[in-house]
Amino acid sequence: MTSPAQLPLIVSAGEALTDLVTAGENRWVAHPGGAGWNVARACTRLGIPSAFAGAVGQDNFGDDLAAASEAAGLDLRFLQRVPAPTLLAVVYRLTPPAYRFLGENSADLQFDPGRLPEDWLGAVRWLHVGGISLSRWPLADTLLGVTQAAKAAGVRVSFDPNARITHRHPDYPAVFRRVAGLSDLMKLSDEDLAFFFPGRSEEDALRELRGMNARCPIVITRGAQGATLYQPAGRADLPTAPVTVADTVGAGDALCAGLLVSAIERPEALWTDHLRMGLRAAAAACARPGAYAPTRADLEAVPLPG
Ligand SMILES: OC[C@H]1O[C@](O)(CO)[C@@H](O)[C@@H]1O
Repeated sequence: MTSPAQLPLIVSAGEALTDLVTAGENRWVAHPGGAGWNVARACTRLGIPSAFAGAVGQDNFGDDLAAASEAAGLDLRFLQRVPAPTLLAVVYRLTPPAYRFLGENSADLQFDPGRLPEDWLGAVRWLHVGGISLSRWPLADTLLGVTQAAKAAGVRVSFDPNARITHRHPDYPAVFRRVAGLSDLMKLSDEDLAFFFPGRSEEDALRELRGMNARCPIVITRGAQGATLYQPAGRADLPTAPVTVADTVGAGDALCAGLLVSAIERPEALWTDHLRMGLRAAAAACARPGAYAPTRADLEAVPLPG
């Protein structure tokens, strides 16, 4: 039984999966991953008790993800095991990486919020949501319901669409709008902007996002070029931290974790300060292969951006 002091302050909902990362010479390396899972693990490793809410299979991939969750210190009551195959991703090490998902009738789709601990919202300060899960049915509707419930309970919502998909479900844009409307923090990559607002300028895309949510801080990430923070009061461009990149898998997830951890630890600080921590976390994640979840020590080894 988890003691109240250890109840998660951050719950990240979405996909946990195994990333099969190409390694050359006919080799593949399996890494635990999935946007939602990566964020939960990174938050925990950075010192904030967190949980991943989602489902994996009762197969070897699911066993590995459960073991990695336990090793990272995640609250395991939120990880569901169901009799369906664990979602897999083939990750092509390109710049940026390309993803193909093996997810027909996979376990993640069966996530059931009814099986979460009764008091799951007890201590939660932030719900992080997003990933390819919001483009997959019935999971997208399930996650929208979880987001609405969290919001109604006074929990803040962080949203990273992480749209690594090649086809669009007809209801995806509507879910995007509704989650965006509930958000207290949004992070989109420049690839997400191109996906959701094809052929539009960043200014136009921002105007549309502001139409969905007038006030929330919006972070746009630009890979090696750093990130921009948009707030109603103006914009701030921050550079990335210089590191030798192994691959960029999970960099955005680490950035979200850095933002959330900083927001919880220093509620009085500015979003630009939170973004600085996010950028350091992203740089530390890039220095290792796969979706690496950095520790405090990793962050301290990264030079301060900006
Ligand atoms: O979740 C979709 C994909 O995105 C990542 O989280 C990286 O951001 C991978 O680990 C996963 O395959």
